[in-house]
Order: sequence, then C-alpha cells, then structure tokens
Amino acid sequence: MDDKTNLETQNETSELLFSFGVIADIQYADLEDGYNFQGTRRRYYRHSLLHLQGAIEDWNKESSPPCCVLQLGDIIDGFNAQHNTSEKSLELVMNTFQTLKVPVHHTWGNHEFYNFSRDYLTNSKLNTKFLEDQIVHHPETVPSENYYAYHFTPFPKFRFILLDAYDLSVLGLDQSSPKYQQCLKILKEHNPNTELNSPQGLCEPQFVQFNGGFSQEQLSWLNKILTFSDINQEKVVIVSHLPIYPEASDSVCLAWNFNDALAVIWAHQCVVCFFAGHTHDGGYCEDPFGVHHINIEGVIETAPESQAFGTVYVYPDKMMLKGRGRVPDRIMNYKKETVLHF
Ligand SMILES: Nc1ccn([C@@H]2O[C@H](COP(=O)(O)OP(=O)(O)OC[C@H](O)CO)[C@@H](O)[C@H]2O)c(=O)n1
Repeated sequence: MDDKTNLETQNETSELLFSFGVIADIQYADLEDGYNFQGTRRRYYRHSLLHLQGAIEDWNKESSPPCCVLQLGDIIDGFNAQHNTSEKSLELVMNTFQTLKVPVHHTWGNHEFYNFSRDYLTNSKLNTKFLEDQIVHHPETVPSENYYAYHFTPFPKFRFILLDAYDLSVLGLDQSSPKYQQCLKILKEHNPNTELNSPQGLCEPQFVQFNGGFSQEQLSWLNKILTFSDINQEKVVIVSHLPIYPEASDSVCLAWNFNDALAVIWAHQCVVCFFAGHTHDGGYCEDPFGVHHINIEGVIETAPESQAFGTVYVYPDKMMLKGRGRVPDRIMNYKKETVLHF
C-alpha cells in the first residue's frame, strides 16, 4: 500500500492532537528563472513567492489550523546580495508571511548568510527565538547566545527543537574573528580544494563552504533537552536547514559533523523525526533507531504548476505528513514502546 492510501485510511482510527506546516528553500529573488550550479535543475526565483502565497492560503483555510509553520531556511536567494536587494526581498517575503494566521519559526541556511551577517540576522525578524519556551527549574535547557537554537512546546508532551546547522561555519562571520579562523581550519582540514565550495575528490563530500556544522556546546545543549524529554516521556521533532542522515540526502548537502548529531539523537528514545531542507530534491528514510528523516523538497526548484509544502498531522501514535505538489505524503509511526496514552 502506498503512503497516500495509508494516509486516507490510517487517520480515521485515532484522534488528531494538533498539526504544523513545513516549507523549505523559498530562495526568493526578483530575477528571471535560472539553474542550479550543475545546470540540471531550473530555479524559479520570482515564482517562489507565489508558491509561498499558495501555501499560506492553504494553511489559513485548514478547518483545524496548524499551530505553527516551520520555515526550514534559505528564505531569499544569495543572488539578492549581488543585486543589493537583500533587505527589499526579505521584507517582501516577510510581509507575505504576515498574512499567515499562525506563528512561523525561521531556521537559518547558507543563503541567509550570503545576504546577511550573523549579527544582522540576530537582530532581524528572522530571529524567532522570542517564541521559545523555558523549562522551569531546568537552566541546563536554556540555549547559549553563541548559536541560534531554541525549543518550544506546541502541545503538551511534544517538544520542537530548532538547531543551528551553521554554528560551525565560515559564512556570516567577520574573517578576523577567532570563530571564523577556527571554522576555516576545520573546513580546510577536510577539503584541500582551492575552491572550498567544490566537493571534488572528497571522501567526506559534505565538507564544503556552503555547509556548516554543530558545535560541541550546541550538541551538549541538545543532549540535555533530549534527556529532559526522555524523562518526561515527550515526543520530539528536530528542525535544521542541513540534513543529517546520509540515506535521506545527497551526500554533498549533509551537515559537516552529521555523525555527532546522530550520536546524540540515537542516545535517546524521544526523537520522532528530523526535518531539513537544503537538498532540493527532498528525501526520506527511517533510520535503524526509528527516527524519521524528512528532507522537504525546495520551493525554489518547484515548477509553477506544482507546489512544495506540507502539513504534519500529529496523533498519539504517529505523525502524518500530507505533502502538496512534489512533497510526498509520509507516515511516521512512533517507536512502539513510546506510543502516547491520553
Ligand atoms: N559544486 C558546487 C556547488 C555550489 N557551488 C557554489 O556554492 C554556492 C551555493 O550553491 P547553491 O547551489 O546556490 O546552494 P543551495 O543552497 O541553493 O543548494 C544546495 C544544494 O546544491 C541543493 O541540492 C553557490 O555560490 C554556488 O555557485 C560551487 O561553487 N560548487
């Protein structure tokens, strides 16, 4: 039975708790259509805004509205920087998001850093850390200001965690800063190419300049939240611009130290799924520990007659992604022993 058939029959049997929207790689620019670096995929820079408008209309019309939308990064394209249109394009896209009736959580991708510095982003509307929740009496679950990550509770017993996949990165930093120098050293140790965006000849092809990674500090924070969630029998959804599971992604698109993130996640029971963008063809795999890795198809490479977004419906025993256009439906059953009893 395919996923679409499953979706129609399975959701009749259990109670819907809440839902949320997902969308990735809008990469808006007021430019004629172009192509990706390899010249194999068409990029619809202008139409991406119309795709976003269509997604918002759909979410606003849902009879039971989603609690929030997760925007998986690369909201405007790096070409805006070359045309001095970064702020104008961001304003246009953010004004479009204003028409959505529910909050949006923004993650940061490489194209955010082509347009803006990390300091600029921290003080911009793309910083949605104000939507975070604090866990009373658990100071270890408060993220540091050194990276852009936070967590929140959209519904009792569910925790969403936004990760900063460019915490280790050469993008968006002042070249004279110690962190830039530290990240450049890591990148060059793994990538001897003169052009650091090129994965040519690499045995770890994810070590390119347009990717990044997670610091030990951020991973240790993630570990503390997942420990809290395990103890409190919560279900966790993790979100990042960069994917972390090789079988669900083009290997060139993975986070630098995806293995370190997987090791933390696999040490816990609570994680249901990991949503990412960046790999515009999308992808899915359930890993051996029962974590579902869903990479959402990029809006930027979605033809005008199609769509690319989804709504995830959350039940006591599973989550169901209803994809629109080229985003497929997915069923994400919870690990058997961790099904919730309400
Ligand atoms: N082999 C490559 C690939 C890319 N570049 C340059 O790197 C920059 C980012 O590339 P771009 O394709 O725009 O990045 P996206 O985040 O849109 O897409 C990620 C995946 O490719 C999608 O599947 C850009 O300046 C490229 O020119 C490169 O030099 N060498």
